[in-house]
Amino acid sequence: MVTAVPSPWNSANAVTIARIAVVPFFAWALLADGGHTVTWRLVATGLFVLAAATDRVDGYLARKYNLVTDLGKLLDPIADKLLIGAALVLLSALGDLPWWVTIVILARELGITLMRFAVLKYTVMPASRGGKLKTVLQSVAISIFLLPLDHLPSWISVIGWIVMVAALVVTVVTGVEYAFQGWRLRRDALRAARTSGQD
Ligand SMILES: O=P(O)(O)OC[C@H](O)CO
Repeated sequence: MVTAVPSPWNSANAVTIARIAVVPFFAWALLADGGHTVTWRLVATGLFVLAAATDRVDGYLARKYNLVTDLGKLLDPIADKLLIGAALVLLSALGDLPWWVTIVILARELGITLMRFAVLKYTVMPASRGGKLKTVLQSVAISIFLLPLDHLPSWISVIGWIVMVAALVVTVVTGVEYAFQGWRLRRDALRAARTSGQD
Protein backbone atom coordinates (compact mmCIF):
# COMPACT_ATOMS: atom_id res chain seq x y z
CA MET A 1 0.00 0.00 0.00
CA VAL A 2 1.37 3.43 -0.95
CA THR A 3 0.81 6.15 1.69
CA ALA A 4 0.26 9.62 0.20
CA VAL A 5 2.92 12.11 1.27
CA PRO A 6 1.20 15.32 2.50
CA SER A 7 2.06 18.53 0.65
CA PRO A 8 4.16 20.94 2.74
CA TRP A 9 1.64 23.66 1.73
CA ASN A 10 -1.07 22.52 4.15
CA SER A 11 -3.23 24.09 6.87
CA ALA A 12 -0.89 23.05 9.70
CA ASN A 13 2.09 24.82 8.10
CA ALA A 14 -0.14 27.79 7.22
CA VAL A 15 -0.84 28.21 10.96
CA THR A 16 2.91 28.10 11.65
CA ILE A 17 3.53 30.76 8.97
CA ALA A 18 0.71 32.90 10.41
CA ARG A 19 2.38 32.64 13.83
CA ILE A 20 5.61 33.96 12.28
CA ALA A 21 3.65 36.80 10.62
CA VAL A 22 2.41 37.98 14.06
CA VAL A 23 5.99 38.69 15.24
CA PRO A 24 6.43 42.16 13.58
CA PHE A 25 3.00 43.29 14.85
CA PHE A 26 3.90 42.12 18.35
CA ALA A 27 7.25 43.98 18.18
CA TRP A 28 5.54 47.12 16.93
CA ALA A 29 2.96 47.02 19.76
CA LEU A 30 5.65 46.45 22.40
CA LEU A 31 7.75 49.41 21.20
CA ALA A 32 4.79 51.75 20.62
CA ASP A 33 4.93 54.87 22.80
CA GLY A 34 8.39 53.97 24.15
CA GLY A 35 7.40 50.53 25.41
CA HIS A 36 6.04 51.53 28.80
CA THR A 37 2.39 52.48 28.22
CA VAL A 38 -0.09 50.19 29.96
CA THR A 39 -2.43 49.84 26.94
CA TRP A 40 0.32 48.99 24.43
CA ARG A 41 1.97 46.58 26.86
CA LEU A 42 -1.38 44.78 27.21
CA VAL A 43 -1.81 44.70 23.40
CA ALA A 44 1.74 43.29 23.01
CA THR A 45 1.08 40.71 25.75
CA GLY A 46 -2.17 39.69 24.01
CA LEU A 47 -0.45 39.23 20.65
CA PHE A 48 2.37 37.28 22.25
CA VAL A 49 -0.04 34.99 24.14
CA LEU A 50 -2.06 34.45 20.93
CA ALA A 51 1.01 33.49 18.89
CA ALA A 52 2.46 31.35 21.71
CA ALA A 53 -0.82 29.55 22.49
CA THR A 54 -1.39 28.58 18.84
CA ASP A 55 1.86 26.56 19.02
CA ARG A 56 -0.35 23.59 19.92
CA VAL A 57 -2.73 24.21 16.99
CA ASP A 58 -0.32 23.47 14.11
CA GLY A 59 0.91 20.28 15.76
CA TYR A 60 -2.68 19.19 16.48
CA LEU A 61 -3.79 19.82 12.86
CA ALA A 62 -0.74 18.03 11.50
CA ARG A 63 -1.35 14.92 13.60
CA LYS A 64 -5.16 14.82 13.26
CA TYR A 65 -5.24 15.25 9.47
CA ASN A 66 -2.02 13.38 8.74
CA LEU A 67 -0.24 16.55 7.62
CA VAL A 68 3.10 15.92 9.34
CA THR A 69 5.87 17.10 6.98
CA ASP A 70 9.62 17.66 7.30
CA LEU A 71 9.01 21.36 6.56
CA GLY A 72 6.55 21.53 9.48
CA LYS A 73 8.99 19.79 11.85
CA LEU A 74 11.64 22.36 10.92
CA LEU A 75 9.41 25.43 10.77
CA ASP A 76 7.55 24.92 14.07
CA PRO A 77 10.60 25.36 16.36
CA ILE A 78 11.79 28.26 14.16
CA ALA A 79 8.44 30.06 14.63
CA ASP A 80 8.77 29.66 18.41
CA LYS A 81 12.35 30.92 18.36
CA LEU A 82 11.49 34.02 16.30
CA LEU A 83 8.63 34.96 18.63
CA ILE A 84 10.52 34.23 21.85
CA GLY A 85 13.77 35.75 20.51
CA ALA A 86 12.02 38.99 19.51
CA ALA A 87 10.30 39.23 22.92
CA LEU A 88 13.52 38.62 24.88
CA VAL A 89 15.64 41.09 22.88
CA LEU A 90 12.99 43.81 23.09
CA LEU A 91 12.38 43.26 26.83
CA SER A 92 16.13 43.55 27.48
CA ALA A 93 16.42 46.61 25.21
CA LEU A 94 13.59 48.23 27.22
CA GLY A 95 15.44 47.44 30.46
CA ASP A 96 12.75 45.03 31.68
CA LEU A 97 14.85 41.84 31.59
CA PRO A 98 18.59 41.43 32.26
CA TRP A 99 20.60 40.84 29.05
CA TRP A 100 22.26 37.71 30.48
CA VAL A 101 18.87 35.90 30.48
CA THR A 102 18.33 36.81 26.82
CA ILE A 103 21.89 35.81 25.87
CA VAL A 104 21.72 32.39 27.61
CA ILE A 105 18.38 31.51 25.96
CA LEU A 106 19.30 32.87 22.51
CA ALA A 107 22.69 31.10 22.52
CA ARG A 108 20.93 27.76 23.14
CA GLU A 109 18.17 28.42 20.57
CA LEU A 110 20.59 29.57 17.86
CA GLY A 111 22.99 26.69 18.56
CA ILE A 112 20.22 24.08 18.33
CA THR A 113 18.77 25.65 15.16
CA LEU A 114 22.19 25.59 13.47
CA MET A 115 22.65 21.99 14.57
CA ARG A 116 19.19 21.06 13.18
CA PHE A 117 20.31 22.38 9.78
CA ALA A 118 23.70 20.68 10.09
CA VAL A 119 22.13 17.23 10.66
CA LEU A 120 19.46 17.72 7.95
CA LYS A 121 21.44 15.51 5.58
CA TYR A 122 20.94 12.61 8.03
CA THR A 123 17.48 13.34 9.46
CA VAL A 124 15.01 16.01 10.60
CA MET A 125 15.35 16.40 14.36
CA PRO A 126 11.86 17.21 15.72
CA ALA A 127 11.15 18.95 19.03
CA SER A 128 11.50 16.67 22.06
CA ARG A 129 9.09 16.58 25.02
CA GLY A 130 11.61 18.52 27.07
CA GLY A 131 11.90 21.05 24.23
CA LYS A 132 8.14 21.52 24.23
CA LEU A 133 8.09 21.99 28.01
CA LYS A 134 10.93 24.52 27.66
CA THR A 135 8.90 26.54 25.13
CA VAL A 136 5.83 26.54 27.43
CA LEU A 137 7.91 27.73 30.41
CA GLN A 138 9.65 30.41 28.34
CA SER A 139 6.30 31.60 26.94
CA VAL A 140 4.66 31.82 30.39
CA ALA A 141 7.66 33.65 31.87
CA ILE A 142 7.85 36.11 28.95
CA SER A 143 4.07 36.73 29.07
CA ILE A 144 4.48 37.81 32.71
CA PHE A 145 7.48 40.06 31.94
CA LEU A 146 5.53 41.67 29.08
CA LEU A 147 2.79 42.82 31.48
CA PRO A 148 2.97 46.42 32.77
CA LEU A 149 4.58 45.14 35.98
CA ASP A 150 5.21 48.63 37.40
CA HIS A 151 1.43 48.95 37.74
CA LEU A 152 0.82 45.48 39.21
CA PRO A 153 1.42 43.90 42.66
CA SER A 154 5.05 42.82 43.19
CA TRP A 155 4.18 39.12 43.71
CA ILE A 156 3.47 38.90 39.96
CA SER A 157 7.11 39.82 39.25
CA VAL A 158 8.22 37.19 41.78
CA ILE A 159 6.17 34.52 39.96
CA GLY A 160 7.64 35.75 36.65
CA TRP A 161 11.16 35.23 37.98
CA ILE A 162 10.36 31.76 39.40
CA VAL A 163 9.01 30.62 36.01
CA MET A 164 11.93 32.31 34.18
CA VAL A 165 14.50 30.44 36.31
CA ALA A 166 12.67 27.14 35.64
CA ALA A 167 12.66 28.01 31.91
CA LEU A 168 16.41 28.74 31.99
CA VAL A 169 17.16 25.37 33.64
CA VAL A 170 15.06 23.39 31.13
CA THR A 171 16.49 25.48 28.26
CA VAL A 172 20.08 24.57 29.16
CA VAL A 173 19.33 20.90 30.02
CA THR A 174 17.43 20.25 26.76
CA GLY A 175 20.13 22.12 24.80
CA VAL A 176 22.75 19.68 26.14
CA GLU A 177 20.44 16.70 25.36
CA TYR A 178 19.97 17.86 21.74
CA ALA A 179 23.73 18.41 21.37
CA PHE A 180 24.35 14.78 22.41
CA GLN A 181 21.58 13.57 20.09
CA GLY A 182 23.14 15.49 17.15
CA TRP A 183 26.60 14.17 17.96
CA ARG A 184 25.27 10.56 18.09
CA LEU A 185 23.44 11.00 14.76
CA ARG A 186 26.60 12.23 13.07
CA ARG A 187 28.73 9.47 14.63
CA ASP A 188 26.27 6.72 13.54
CA ALA A 189 26.02 8.15 10.02
CA LEU A 190 29.81 8.28 9.68
CA ARG A 191 30.08 4.70 11.00
CA ALA A 192 27.42 3.49 8.52
CA ALA A 193 29.21 5.28 5.65
CA ARG A 194 32.52 3.69 6.66
CA THR A 195 30.94 0.21 6.91
CA SER A 196 29.24 0.49 3.51
CA GLY A 197 32.57 1.69 2.05
CA GLN A 198 34.23 -1.49 3.31
CA ASP A 199 31.57 -3.77 1.72
O1 LIG B 1 13.55 22.46 21.97
P1 LIG B 1 13.36 22.96 20.58
O2 LIG B 1 14.48 23.87 20.15
O3 LIG B 1 13.15 21.82 19.63
O4 LIG B 1 12.03 23.82 20.53
C1 LIG B 1 10.82 23.21 20.89
C2 LIG B 1 9.68 23.83 20.13
O5 LIG B 1 9.71 25.22 20.29
C3 LIG B 1 8.37 23.23 20.61
O6 LIG B 1 7.30 23.68 19.83
